[in-house]
Amino acid sequence: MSANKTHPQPVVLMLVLRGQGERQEVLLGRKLTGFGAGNMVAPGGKIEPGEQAAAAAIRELEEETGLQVTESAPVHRATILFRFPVRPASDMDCQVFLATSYQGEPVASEELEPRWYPVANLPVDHMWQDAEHWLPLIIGGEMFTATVIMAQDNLGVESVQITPW
Ligand SMILES: Nc1[nH]c(=O)nc2c1ncn2[C@H]1C[C@H](O)[C@@H](COP(=O)(O)OP(=O)(O)OP(=O)(O)O)O1
Repeated sequence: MSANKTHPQPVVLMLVLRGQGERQEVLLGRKLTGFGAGNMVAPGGKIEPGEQAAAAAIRELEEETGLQVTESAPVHRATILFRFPVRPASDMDCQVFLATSYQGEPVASEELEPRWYPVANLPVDHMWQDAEHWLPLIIGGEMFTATVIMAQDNLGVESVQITPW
């Protein structure tokens, strides 16, 4: 790890929802590059030095999917502390935002293949294994800090602890 790198790495995820009730959908996509490539994930990535977390979430959403949200649209819904005990350089502090209003239609980028998925049938089998523990809660309106301890293989989940705000 270089000396000027913040540890844990500050990152963001942006959950965009459309529709109501049983028809509600969330924008996810297969990550094509970098850490966790191959997994279905929400748009997101690293917070740049000096950048506000919400601004990073808006920027990453547009870079990865082309969708635009205005500054007032995203709500901070959760902080997730991802911890990799056998690979601590991968530890991340993740701020999760949720937006229900946006402009544009999702377009694939080099980083993500975005698609709308039914909230009632989330593709958790294709996501990081911890996602099933926290993603439905955030979509359901809960706000919390979660600590996710990954297993020795850096894929499985050792524990998930959720503290409501
Ligand atoms: N256990 C975990 N469960 C999960 O759902 N997402 C996780 C996770 N551990 C890390 N992440 C996410 C958070 C963050 O959005 C992403 C990694 O950040 P980046 O997308 O910035 O990584 P990259 O390697 O693609 O970075 P760049 O090379 O800068 O594009 O991985």
